[in-house]
Amino acid sequence: MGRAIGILGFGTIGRQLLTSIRERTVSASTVRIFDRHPDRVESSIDPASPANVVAVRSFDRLVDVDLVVEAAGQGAVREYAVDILRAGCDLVTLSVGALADRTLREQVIETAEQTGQTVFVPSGAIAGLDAITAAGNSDLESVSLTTTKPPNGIAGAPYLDSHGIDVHEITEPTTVFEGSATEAAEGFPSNINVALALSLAGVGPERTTVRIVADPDGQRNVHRIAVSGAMGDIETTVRNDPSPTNPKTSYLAVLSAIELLRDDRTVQVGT
Ligand SMILES: NC(=O)C1=CN([C@@H]2O[C@H](COP(=O)(O)OP(=O)(O)OC[C@H]3O[C@@H](n4cnc5c(N)ncnc54)[C@H](OP(=O)(O)O)[C@@H]3O)[C@@H](O)[C@H]2O)C=CC1
Ligand SMILES: O=C([O-])CC(=O)C(=O)O
Repeated sequence: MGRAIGILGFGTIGRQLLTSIRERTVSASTVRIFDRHPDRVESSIDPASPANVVAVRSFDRLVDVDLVVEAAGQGAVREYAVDILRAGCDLVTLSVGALADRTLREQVIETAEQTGQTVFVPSGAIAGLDAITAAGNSDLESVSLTTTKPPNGIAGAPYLDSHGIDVHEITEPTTVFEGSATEAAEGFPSNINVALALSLAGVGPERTTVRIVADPDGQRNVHRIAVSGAMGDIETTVRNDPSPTNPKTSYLAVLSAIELLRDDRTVQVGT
């Protein structure tokens, strides 16, 4: 039967989630879908589709569910995350970089505590959050992320525009950003949400260091994580194929959201 699931944002991730629900990889009793382009949703739900898939035209009609998956953007997290929790829904957030804003982060956590709801942050396009979270039970000294993307994977980011960097003019692998996870998530809102996910698993957004490299010859979104602490060292590298419909979004991020929503596992593997 499954839970009633709301999908906020019907792009690359939202559409794949609906496919997984239709194919019954993810079970859901009802699906309600809201995007700021309602026509995109309505034209994808053919009249023959089961009546339990509903395109809604307002946020208020979305939250009549158990859990909302946000796959829209950081603006949607700012606009809706607290209201989703207040409406009694759990929240899965892909655009977790919005929580770089300390005030919003604290508001979301406090609201979840008050309402008894859970905020889920998927591993998304990176690997190792299980081990890093476990390592955090002892002392962590440093957590860093180096992300290498083809120019199409980062073009249009506000940080690049404000620094006059045209990634399409780059001719060799070039570091275009170095700073904290907070600065990375704010400067690259559609490209490096993983930095905030990593920081929440480890030492927090201010102490997590991030480097972003544009590689004109690269085809993949590569995320390298290095962690040191009382347990020793952790290093992970994921070389992601981009999603066919959005070069900024790695296919693994889609699969991660699907896995987080599966509730049919009798044996739970990983921390
Ligand atoms: N944590 C992780 O590992 C990863 C996170 N992400 C993040 O996940 C999010 C979704 O990714 P993806 O599916 O590829 O994105 P897409 O751009 O393909 O789809 C997002 C959809 O949501 C719509 N939308 C945007 N803002 C709102 C809003 N305020 N209210 C309602 N609908 C809205 C968009 O409309 P419009 O086209 O007008 O913007 C679009 O239709 C992005 O923020 C992305 O950065 C992606 C990959 C990895
Ligand atoms: O999909 C990826 O490689 C990472 C990404 O876009 C994000 O974290 O926002």
